[in-house]
Amino acid sequence: MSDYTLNDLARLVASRAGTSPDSSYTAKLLAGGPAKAAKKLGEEAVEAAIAAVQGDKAGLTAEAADVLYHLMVVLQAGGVSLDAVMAELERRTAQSGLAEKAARRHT
Ligand SMILES: N=c1c2ncn([C@@H]3O[C@H](COP(=O)(O)OP(=O)(O)OP(=O)(O)O)[C@@H](O)[C@H]3O)c2ncn1[C@@H]1O[C@H](COP(=O)(O)O)[C@@H](O)[C@H]1O
Repeated sequence: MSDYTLNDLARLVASRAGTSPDSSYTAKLLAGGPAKAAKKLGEEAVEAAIAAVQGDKAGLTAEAADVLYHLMVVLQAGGVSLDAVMAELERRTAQSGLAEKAARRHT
């Protein structure tokens, strides 16, 4: 299992904010603004979906990496932290856990 995490990627993307677009692809994307970054994320998501439908595992791996990278760029451009996203997922998990417990009580 890889030791590289989404937190590592988010930190890398954040470190490029405000640096020269000439020396960093991430800085170039961020300098282009949220709409341009979001367009790129949408394109990569479609490419990942196509690879999944085609059963192309190598393609899906590469496109999923692109999706995660471009999602981190969009979060950075939109001023939303990865931590906020994870907290939202944690809240949903806690909520579904409570719902499961309630359902068990009623059976
Ligand atoms: N994931 C990427 C990544 N994907 C693509 N690219 C660059 O973008 C170029 C074009 O990529 P695409 O395949 O998306 O091609 P394209 O859609 O035709 O090009 P554009 O429309 O985006 O211009 C590549 O040749 C790379 O230079 C990337 N550059 C950087 N990253 C990540 O960002 C990190 C920091 O990179 P820098 O910001 O460049 O320091 C890297 O360590 C990687 O983790």
